Amino acid sequence: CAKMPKPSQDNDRDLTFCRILLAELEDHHDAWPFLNPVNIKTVPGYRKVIKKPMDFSTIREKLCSCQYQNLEMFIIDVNLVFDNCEKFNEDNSEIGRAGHNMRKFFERRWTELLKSN
Ligand SMILES: Oc1ccc2c(c1)N[C@H](O)CC2
Repeated sequence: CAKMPKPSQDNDRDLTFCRILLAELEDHHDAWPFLNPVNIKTVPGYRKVIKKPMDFSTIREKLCSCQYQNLEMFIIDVNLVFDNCEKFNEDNSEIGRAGHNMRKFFERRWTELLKSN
């Protein structure tokens, strides 16, 4: 049959999960490197190396302006934050370790949230 639009309760659930997850990411002790966009004018190499910059404040703006179709699109942007971090930072550095910690936290939390449903 014709592809039916997702029932609104699924969209509501996804939106609630994005709000919960983003709030927890923003409040995390190791969130500081990821809260705001990297200043590509002052960080040598960043503009050339990182093709798609992303940060939690940009994700917050996108979430608040209905730019995420679903939970999957939100997770893609969060993972982009951590992938950019791995690309630009040594694993054995303050920011590198923060990125690995945050990714582990995020993976565990969205898995827990989805299991709860
Ligand atoms: O030493 C530095 C100085 C600036 C930054 C980083 C490391 N890593 C961030 O990913 C991007 C900004």
